[in-house]
Amino acid sequence: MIQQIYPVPAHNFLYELNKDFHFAAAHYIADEEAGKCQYTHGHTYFVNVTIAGNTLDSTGFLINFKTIKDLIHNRFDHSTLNKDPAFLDAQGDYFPTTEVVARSIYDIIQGHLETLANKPVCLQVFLRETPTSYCIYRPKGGAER
Ligand SMILES: Nc1nc2c(c(=O)[nH]1)N=C([C@H](O)[C@H](O)COP(=O)(O)OP(=O)(O)OP(=O)(O)O)CN2
Ligand SMILES: [Zn+2]
Repeated sequence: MIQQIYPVPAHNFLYELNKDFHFAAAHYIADEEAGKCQYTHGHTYFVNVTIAGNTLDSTGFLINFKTIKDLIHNRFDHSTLNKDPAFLDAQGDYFPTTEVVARSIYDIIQGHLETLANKPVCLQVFLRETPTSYCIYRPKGGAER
């Protein structure tokens, strides 16, 4: 939810930045275990991304808030997630579940951060799929880097 405070692991970075945004997307989980979710349906996903680092860029940003949103929103908003290359592999670990979408958002953002000279890192992605269901993805060792 926008304006919600999210749990974040303790860390020693000087700066911790959080960006909230949302996107609307359709998906289905192609497994009978998913019950009604095996049929195409849609969600408004709420995302909170936590990025940390010790060095600002020449603008005084760890990273521009807009860049974080654009990386994900431009790719997934008003899409069918199952058609995205991140979820095309027909195995359970690649179905666009809340867990896998959260991990994919992390991978996209961290991949971009690694191209930046000031080297911020993504500590976690909080992804709310429904009013009652969310997942937090944290890379192993993230807060110790
Ligand atoms: N571990 C997971 N379980 C389920 C996922 C998932 O991504 N990871 N996804 C679904 C469905 O896609 C669905 O979108 C969400 O399910 P659920 O929370 O059960 O939704 P409801 O609105 O029906 O839940 P209420 O308890 O009525 O609020 C299913 N499981
Ligand atoms: Zn769903």
